[in-house]
Amino acid sequence: MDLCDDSNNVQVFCRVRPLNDMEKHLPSKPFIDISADSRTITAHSSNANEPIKYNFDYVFIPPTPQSTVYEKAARPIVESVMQGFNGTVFAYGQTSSGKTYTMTGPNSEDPNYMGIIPRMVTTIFVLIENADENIEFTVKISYCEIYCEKIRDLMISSKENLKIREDRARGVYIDGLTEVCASTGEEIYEIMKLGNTNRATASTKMNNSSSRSHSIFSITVTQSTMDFSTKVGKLHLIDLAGSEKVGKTTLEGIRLEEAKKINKSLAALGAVITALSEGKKSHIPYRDSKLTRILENSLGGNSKTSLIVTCSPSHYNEEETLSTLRFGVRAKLIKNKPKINKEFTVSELKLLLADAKEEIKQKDMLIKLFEEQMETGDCNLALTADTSIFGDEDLFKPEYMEVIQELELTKQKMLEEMEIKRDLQERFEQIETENAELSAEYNNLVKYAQEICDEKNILENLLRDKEEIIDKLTAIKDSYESKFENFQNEKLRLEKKIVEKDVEIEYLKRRARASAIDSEEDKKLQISEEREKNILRIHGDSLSKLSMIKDGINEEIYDENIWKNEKLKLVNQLQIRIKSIIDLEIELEDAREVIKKLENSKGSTWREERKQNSILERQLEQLTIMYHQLAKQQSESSLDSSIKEKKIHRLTEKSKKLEEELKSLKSSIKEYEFTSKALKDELKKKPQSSILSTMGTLGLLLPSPKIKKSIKGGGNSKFLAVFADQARTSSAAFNRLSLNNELQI
Ligand SMILES: Nc1ncnc2c1ncn2[C@@H]1O[C@H](COP(=O)(O)OP(=O)(O)OP(=O)(O)O)[C@@H](O)[C@H]1O
Repeated sequence: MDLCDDSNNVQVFCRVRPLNDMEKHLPSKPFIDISADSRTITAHSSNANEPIKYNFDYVFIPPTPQSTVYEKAARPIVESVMQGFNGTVFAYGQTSSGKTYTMTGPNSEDPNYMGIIPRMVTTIFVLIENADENIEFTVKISYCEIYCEKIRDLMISSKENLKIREDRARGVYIDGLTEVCASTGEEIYEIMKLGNTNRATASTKMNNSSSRSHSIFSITVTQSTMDFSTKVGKLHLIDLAGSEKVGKTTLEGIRLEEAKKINKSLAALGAVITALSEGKKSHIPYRDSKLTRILENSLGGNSKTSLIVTCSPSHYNEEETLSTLRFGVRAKLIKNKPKINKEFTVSELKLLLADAKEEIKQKDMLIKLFEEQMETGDCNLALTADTSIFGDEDLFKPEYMEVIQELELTKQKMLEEMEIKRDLQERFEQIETENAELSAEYNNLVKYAQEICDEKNILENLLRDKEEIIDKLTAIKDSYESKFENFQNEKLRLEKKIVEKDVEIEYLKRRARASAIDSEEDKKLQISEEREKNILRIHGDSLSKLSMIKDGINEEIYDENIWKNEKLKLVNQLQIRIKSIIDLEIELEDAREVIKKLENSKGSTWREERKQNSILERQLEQLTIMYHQLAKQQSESSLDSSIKEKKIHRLTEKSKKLEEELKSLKSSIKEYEFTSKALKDELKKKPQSSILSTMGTLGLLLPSPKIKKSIKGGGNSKFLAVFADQARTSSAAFNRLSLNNELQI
């Protein structure tokens, strides 16, 4: 077997269709060239600076007949199927690029125009006819389409939305899909016709008869021999929906959704092909769409596969054609692993079993050897060791080549696994170290957590105690606050009281002062009145009573002295009381100080406050009592004093008036004596008339305008009345003036 043989790769062919009527009328010419050997397409893209080359297994250009395409692209596949291989032929390209033309043909009954599928059917039955007559063939047909990600049975169109399943015996299959046996080509053509009429088609702007679904026509050929060996070849013939861009078709609504889903399955197909072409083995996204799921074996699996990419040569479809060519080139890189699906006879199975046992034995030995080498770490001898178990001749046998190849792969794998194991060992050791560290850390943490728990419990207890204390303190604080509030109220009350007392004291002081003034005035008034009365009395009496008056005055003066003494005493008493008031004020001031201090010492304990408060209250009470007593005394003494002062005042006034009157009388007497003397002298010198005139001149005989009332009595009395009246008037005027002056002062 040639290991470099690319016959297992997907065979990719390109078929370029002729220009259609529309494209022929475009001014531009085809943008692709085909190489002479028909293997390379050179695209002169308007978007690329240089021509791009795309290599294929073969490129068909118009007017390549249908038969040529079939012979090159499909016949080898159908022949493989007849040998028991799986085979797939599928066409990929944009809408109207010629997929259906290639796969089915414009006329499936015309030998010139029939496409690949009818030709394959024909070939199958020709080969069956030509086969050994001991071989029994069974041909089964199924026909379905994938439309908008739903599988529909094209033979029984009511079967919709079929599910894809997979098992070891059948591989990937469509569950419930109708399979019919056909014994002639005609029967198959009839089935195809029926399927085609059921096939969903939809109009697009680009092609009214364009198919919007992927159709899958499957033929299963089973060969059974007389010795009960069987070979099963499955052939999938797939006509994909158009791969054009959605935008270009200007589809709307349901058609747009349809196009998107078609694009989705084609995108999934592209992704699978890309993954396979890049040699990825791990994850091939077969399950991303129904199409790729069904094509799982055909792409990268147990199948011989031909892909025919169809394209237009027109510049108008340049973008789609380039995309199709790229798709084909990628698919060409996919390697398949086709093998004959054979069921062996009993004797063949026995032989195979013996071979298998031997192979297992050898592989067991090899595995043991590898295991030993893995343990010692020496793997370089593995290949030589394993190949040494075969004889030289054996080495060239194809089946042993496969074994050697497998062994090589196994060795490679084991080396890789050893490497992984070493890494894992290192990692394991590292993890163990980390684990030990973490364990120690964990133990520390557990210990620490325990300590924290203990601490937490202690703290919780403390917290509980503190909470109790706080509760108690809060209660005490509340009571203090209420007491303090009471104290404040009490303090305010006392302050108010003090203020009231201040006012009262001030008032009393003012009253005392005023009463002192009043008593002076009253005394003056009284004295004045008394003096007036005395003057009147004196004036009312005769001069003979003057001596008595003098005596009275003397007595009064004596009384005045007594009253003066009394007054002094009262003043002293008043001063003492004022001093008491001042002392009281000082005490009040002290009390204020105490209050101030109390205010300042708010921070001191409540008991001290209470004590001070009670002391203060007691002091205040005493002060208040004292104050009341003093106030009472004061008021009493003030009353007494005012009465006495009034008396003194009156007496003083009286005495003053009497003094003045006495002075006035003395001066009047002097004047009278002088006038009388002058008159006596005049009388002695002048006659009576002139005496009267002189008296008139002197104002002694004519009534004065100031005289308001007459005075009864004799001439002397008249003269004296005038004189007394003048004196009284001047005295009253003096008194008024002196009172006014005092008030002004
Ligand atoms: N190689 C060819 N030679 C002559 N005519 C062709 C060729 N290929 C395609 N045509 C014509 O082009 C038109 C479109 O071809 P076809 O229906 O096969 O396209 P399609 O790719 O299957 O389109 P869809 O994706 O819509 O199914 C048809 O009229 C067909 O006869």
